[in-house]
Amino acid sequence: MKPINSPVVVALDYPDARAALALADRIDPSLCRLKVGKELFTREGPSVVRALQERGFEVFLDLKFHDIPNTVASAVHAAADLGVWMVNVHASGGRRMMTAARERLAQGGYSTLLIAVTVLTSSERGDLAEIGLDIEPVEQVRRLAALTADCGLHGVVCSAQEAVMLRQAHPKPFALVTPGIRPAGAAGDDQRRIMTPPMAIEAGVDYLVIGRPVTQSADPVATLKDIIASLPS
Ligand SMILES: O=c1ccn([C@@H]2O[C@H](COP(=O)(O)O)[C@@H](O)[C@H]2O)c(=O)[nH]1
Repeated sequence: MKPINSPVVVALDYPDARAALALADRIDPSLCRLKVGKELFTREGPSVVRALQERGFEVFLDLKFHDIPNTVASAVHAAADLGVWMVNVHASGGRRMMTAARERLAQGGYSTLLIAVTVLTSSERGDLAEIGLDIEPVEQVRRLAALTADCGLHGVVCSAQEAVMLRQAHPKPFALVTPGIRPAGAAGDDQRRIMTPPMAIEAGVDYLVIGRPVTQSADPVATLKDIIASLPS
């Protein structure tokens, strides 16, 4: 497998393996990592992850586990057995849940990175208020990132808008993984807390998760290469 220095993670939010692998087959694995999320995994299961790994890609399994501690620990264990590069849970599942997941990976000696989602990048203040959180997203991100770090996980999913604040509180190698990335002028879609790729890197983000701007582009490979070329070195 070639070393991957790229911070880009392409979200393969496709309806089936055929479409996902068609894009994967046009990309050199040194250009990016690939993310398998709920839609593709629910349709295709572990076989699509293995097919991507066989092509040389490191895979982020983005299933955002959120359940009782034993269930989440077992699910994370299953993901690690698949050999994925990264897996995630919801930080709002709490300390005991995150600690159980982290301990299960440590017991097995896995190198899979375990990160936690703070506040979804599609959420804004009004969304939090409706679920009983009378707080700005940035403050909830701050709280949940602190809890995640205290539980010994490898990093968080947040928006790039919170990266400067989080990087001050949590030095590397605590990973900042940011969806909600949009090239200048691109549609925001359902995302609310967004930032352009170069600005996100300048803010201290480690991994840029990019889906529709690439996958729905008329030329996904050219768009991916343009995004990578736009990044500061
Ligand atoms: O807070 C989060 C957590 C995960 N995601 C996932 O990232 C991609 C983003 O796709 P785009 O098409 O670039 O919006 C998608 O798979 C989400 O499930 C997120 O957006 N926000």
